[in-house]
Amino acid sequence: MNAPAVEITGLVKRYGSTTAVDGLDLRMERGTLLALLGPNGAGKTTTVEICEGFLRADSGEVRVLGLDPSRDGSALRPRIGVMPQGGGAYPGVRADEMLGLVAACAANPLDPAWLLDVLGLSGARKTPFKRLSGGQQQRLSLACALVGRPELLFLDEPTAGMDPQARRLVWDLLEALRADGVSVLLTTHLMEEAETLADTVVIVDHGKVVVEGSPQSLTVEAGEAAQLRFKARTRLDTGLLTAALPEGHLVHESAPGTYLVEGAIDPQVVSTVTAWCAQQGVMPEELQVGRRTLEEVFLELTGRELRA
Ligand SMILES: Nc1ncnc2c1ncn2[C@@H]1O[C@H](COP(=O)(O)OP(=O)(O)OP(=O)(O)O)[C@@H](O)[C@H]1O
Repeated sequence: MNAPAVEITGLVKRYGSTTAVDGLDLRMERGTLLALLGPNGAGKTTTVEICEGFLRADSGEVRVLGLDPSRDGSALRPRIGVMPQGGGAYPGVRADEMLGLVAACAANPLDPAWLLDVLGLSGARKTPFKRLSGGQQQRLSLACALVGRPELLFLDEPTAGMDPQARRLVWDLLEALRADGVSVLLTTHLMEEAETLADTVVIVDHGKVVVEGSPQSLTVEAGEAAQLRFKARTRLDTGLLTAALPEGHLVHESAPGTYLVEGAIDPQVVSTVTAWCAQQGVMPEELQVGRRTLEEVFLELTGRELRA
């Protein structure tokens, strides 16, 4: 039987007096996409770098494709692809040279010219790394992680700094890779990225797993205590709306321009909310019942915002 893509038990990593990872457990099955989500400094990069074999754990067990990254690095490296945070390349190297160099180290690489094309970099293939835009550097870095046909990809904030079009292109590529059976572990600050791509979301805070599950299971409200949310202009008089609703309902502005109505949500409550908005000349946009965002899940569990 195949070992899991990644299995971590009781991982601890300290930098001096800072405990970056504090007893983290995680299991990721093969052929799945797992998103590590958490605020700045939560320990995501440290965890990923230990899995990649770049850092050593202080304690705990880490197995990647059944191997110990600190001991079995030479067996593991050809089987994984790594995209570090912020890329990383010689400033003067041209895009096609860079990818060609990485491809030359792989036993059975993908065609670098094809990969540059897929990632929308054909026009920039002769451009030195330092003159590529941030988003292009990120895409080149992703191409380098992919060119060796890895079984498992580690991507540290793969779409940070990309415009929405490039981000969509990368998401499509990651979905295609997953459909091909490649396992992907990525870190992200973007809720939408995690919700769109991930089979499993693992929310990390202070070096520990706070909660994990599918985006669906984490964001769907349990039981009847559902929630209605909508967006509108900021600073609506939530006291007035609360007063218009049956007793036991509470309305608050959870973030500027985002409103939550808590309490049992039935068709009458939805109708009262929209009628009240109509009276105020307010358009309730993105009105949803029964789903929280990952941001709200985090807030509920830790009392803090996910985005620092
Ligand atoms: N080389 C280092 N030396 C000292 N402290 C470090 C080092 N690398 C990370 N840390 C600290 O360890 C903690 C975890 O950092 P890490 O980079 O793993 O978090 P992260 O979740 O990836 O954050 P971000 O989202 O900002 O990348 C932070 O408090 C950070 O300041």
